[in-house]
Amino acid sequence: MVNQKIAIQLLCESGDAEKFITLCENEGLKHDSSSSFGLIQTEFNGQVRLELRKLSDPKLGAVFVDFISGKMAHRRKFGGGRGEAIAKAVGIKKDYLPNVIDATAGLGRDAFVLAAIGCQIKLVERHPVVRLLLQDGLQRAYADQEIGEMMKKNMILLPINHITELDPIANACDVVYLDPMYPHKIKSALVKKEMQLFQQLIGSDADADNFLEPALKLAQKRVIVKRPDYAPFIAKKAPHFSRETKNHRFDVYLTSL
Ligand SMILES: C[S@@+](CC[C@H](N)C(=O)[O-])C[C@H]1O[C@@H](n2cnc3c(N)ncnc32)[C@H](O)[C@@H]1O
Repeated sequence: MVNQKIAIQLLCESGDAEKFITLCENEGLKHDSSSSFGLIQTEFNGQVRLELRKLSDPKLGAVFVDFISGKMAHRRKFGGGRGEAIAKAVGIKKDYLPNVIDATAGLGRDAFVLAAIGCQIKLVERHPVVRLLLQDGLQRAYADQEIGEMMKKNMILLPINHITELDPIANACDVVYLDPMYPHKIKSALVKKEMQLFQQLIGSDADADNFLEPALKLAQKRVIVKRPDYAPFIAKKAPHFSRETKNHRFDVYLTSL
């Protein structure tokens, strides 16, 4: 859990500055003009949105959450849908759409793939900057004419940091999804610039092995762990089976045997 205040430049280029600062402070951020990272409230295409930027390295671009247009919209409209490896890993069938807790929500991209298919997903994210970016993307998506209703029904960010804060009985779900940060191979030129920035801010989730047990307690059917293809099993525990993609594996731990 991130307990201490995170120092970052809080910059407002558009919208209500006071509200923005209060929002950030409530999430545990504090303005630090010497930080090389900035969380910026800005405007894009007539909408106010939050962006993370590395101010000392603008070439890295901005990280923001956009479920309405761009890559996520393209994937929703033209992606594999139920044929996607993640959909198969969580066990989606013709008449079965599991409800899922995404315990390491990040920017919500994997969760969105499942939500667009029709799964109901509760999101948990512990890093305050990431949580703010995600909440911002969700708010804009909720207000969208095309996907708003689906998003309000299927994707909700829980006001907690970690799934251990959830009572396993009251919050039982079919599937818990885990995708902790994993160190990239040194020569990974393929890591996109925006993700490099994300990784520099968050680092790797060195405590990831501890996530498996609470996830297994919560999930009625299965826990899915997304890993790079070169990474060992989480907590050194072999899954019941894995689904492989080009660069990743989805390790599947069944809980209802
Ligand atoms: C690789 S990213 C997830 C990316 C996400 N699957 C997506 O599609 O955007 C991992 C995220 O999990 C978060 N995280 C790591 N450990 C966590 C924990 N124990 N509880 C909540 N969030 C956690 C990190 O802060 C980071 O944002």
